[in-house]
Amino acid sequence: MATGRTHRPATRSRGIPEATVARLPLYLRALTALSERSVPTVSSEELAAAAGVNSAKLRKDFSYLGSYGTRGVGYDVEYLVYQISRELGLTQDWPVVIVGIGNLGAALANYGGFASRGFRVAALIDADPAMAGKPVAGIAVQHTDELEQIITDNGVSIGVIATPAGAAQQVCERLVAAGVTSILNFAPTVLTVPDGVDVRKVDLSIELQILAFHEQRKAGEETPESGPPAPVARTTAAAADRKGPDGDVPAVMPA
Ligand SMILES: NC(=O)c1ccc[n+]([C@@H]2O[C@H](COP(=O)([O-])OP(=O)(O)OC[C@H]3O[C@@H](n4cnc5c(N)ncnc54)[C@H](O)[C@@H]3O)[C@@H](O)[C@H]2O)c1
Repeated sequence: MATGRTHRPATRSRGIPEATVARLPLYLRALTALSERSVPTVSSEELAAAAGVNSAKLRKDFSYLGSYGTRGVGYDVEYLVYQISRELGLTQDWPVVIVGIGNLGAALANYGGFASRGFRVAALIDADPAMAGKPVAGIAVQHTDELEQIITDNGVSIGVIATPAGAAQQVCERLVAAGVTSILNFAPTVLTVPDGVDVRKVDLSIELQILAFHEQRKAGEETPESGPPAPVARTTAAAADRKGPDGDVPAVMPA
């Protein structure tokens, strides 16, 4: 058993580094916005700014896709949308289940952004018998007794866990035993999964704690009597974080 991490090499077998894979959704989001405005081409500088990424890094990332753009013209927006979608596996439909339909699970079920990106919510599952049959986001909640059957019937490979922390490991084990190989975990706990299972963890409180750290630093810089400013923090960690996607602290992180 592996302990709560995604066991992926820094470079994928097809030669695309994990850091590049992590930036592809940022490019795709920026490109989709351009596509919706019927913009035909975009320069690396414009796209890098829209995605919040350094343009040299963007060009390097796109070279892994075999996409080099045309000098003086830039990148073809529609073709890049297709290329990145294909690379991320978004040209196919991904049924997902959400387990734990409380405040967070219900909010996720109601989020329209999943479906528009090819992630169809196939089922909502909860352990509370009183929830069974109740519609949330137009889908009737099903009881956890049916979890294995639901996974099999819908060919689900991606599961979202939004249960209390104490239930998450057991839910994870049932999902994996039923055939789920990717898990998005919102519960504040580290999951133990077998090799071959990817876990991504989302923890907004950790993001807030990092922001609190930078706020504290900024407050220290503004009041000279509280001691000398910390130039290292201003030029490295804090700056990297303000850059967002180029920084090292993604909103969704490996478990
Ligand atoms: N990652 C984040 O940023 C973030 C933000 C908010 C909440 N959370 C976490 O998300 C989880 C859910 O939070 P919430 O506010 O929605 O809680 P909640 O109490 O409103 O909902 C939890 C739901 O899980 C169900 N549940 C309990 N055990 C289960 C099991 N074994 N199988 C299936 N369902 C089960 C409960 O019946 C309930 O409906 C918590 O672990 C919370 O800490 C994370």
